[in-house]
Amino acid sequence: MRSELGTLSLNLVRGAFMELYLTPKPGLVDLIDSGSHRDLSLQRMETSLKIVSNYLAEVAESLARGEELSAQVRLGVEAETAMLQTAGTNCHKGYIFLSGLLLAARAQVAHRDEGELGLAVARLAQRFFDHAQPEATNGSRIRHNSEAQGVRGEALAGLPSLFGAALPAFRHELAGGGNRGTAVYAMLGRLMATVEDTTALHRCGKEGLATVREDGRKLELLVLQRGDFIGFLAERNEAYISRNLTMGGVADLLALAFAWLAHTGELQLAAS
Ligand SMILES: CC(C)(COP(=O)(O)OP(=O)(O)OC[C@H]1O[C@@H](n2cnc3c(N)ncnc32)[C@H](O[C@H]2O[C@H](COP(=O)(O)OP(=O)(O)OP(=O)(O)O)[C@@H](O)[C@H]2O)[C@@H]1O)C(O)C(=O)NCCC(=O)NCCS
Ligand SMILES: Nc1ncnc2[nH]cnc12
Repeated sequence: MRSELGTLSLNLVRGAFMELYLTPKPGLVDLIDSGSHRDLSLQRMETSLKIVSNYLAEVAESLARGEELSAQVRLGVEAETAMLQTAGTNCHKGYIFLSGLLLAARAQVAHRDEGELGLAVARLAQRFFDHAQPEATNGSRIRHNSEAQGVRGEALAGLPSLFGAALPAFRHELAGGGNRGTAVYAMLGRLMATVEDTTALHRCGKEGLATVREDGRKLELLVLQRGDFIGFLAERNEAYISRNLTMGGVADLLALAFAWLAHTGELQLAAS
């Protein structure tokens, strides 16, 4: 029988595919177009996900052997390099980090308790950043020039966008009579409305992030009112492309949410 960590690593891959194929998503690569990413395509992202898949399987094995965090970090750095060399892109850079962290956190807690997991993520992130060498990344430039913390803040706070925003939005929509279709878009809306996305900031500054957040709130309202939220997202995709706006952080956190919901069984339809 597959171990809990092995199963979670497979669900983390599944979550990233579900995010990729969710259509439409403003500014992001989906089944219709590559949004504001001229250097990306669906095929490239699928190639990149093969690397992510190998990486997560290796992280699960490393954790099962009881290796230290430094071993998993090394695997993350190697996966980033392989992604650049093989797929010619950094499209899953954030996800390599976040998914590895969640897997490592799961190895530290006895049960699937989300509060405990968030605390374990925060502890591991603290250890990681205590030893990380400063890098000249888009995220570090934003952190230097503003108060936004991006993926670093998200990890250090124990993934509040996952446990405190996306998952409650999904569950609230289902509990209120919605279905998995509407619940997924309620989750996307919540993430757009709340994530401090350094990709949006890097591409279009504060106005860009404000647009993503406002659109997230509108999406949430449309889902609630059963309006044409698919039409709205398709229209916003055109607007984002015209501004070169995107939301890579939202994409990574959505993938993580899909992965966790697949892992808990909440994406499965009840047997009749
Ligand atoms: C700690 C690292 C992840 C480095 O982080 P840092 O912030 O310093 O570096 P960035 O290069 O900016 O990458 C961070 C990526 O995180 C995503 N992200 C952004 N905001 C958030 C957020 N609030 N919450 C969560 N995640 C967030 C985002 O990734 C997505 O967008 C990508 C495209 O972004 P960008 O590179 O800026 O792309 P372009 O606009 O196309 O750029 P240009 O071509 O114009 O330059 C896409 O990849 C999405 O995934 C940010 O990009 C770290 O890299 C690290 O130390 N990793 C190694 C160790 C490791 O992973 N170990 C395993 C853990 S156990
Ligand atoms: N669908 C997507 N489009 C662009 N960048 C991404 N990073 C993660 N998922 C993405």
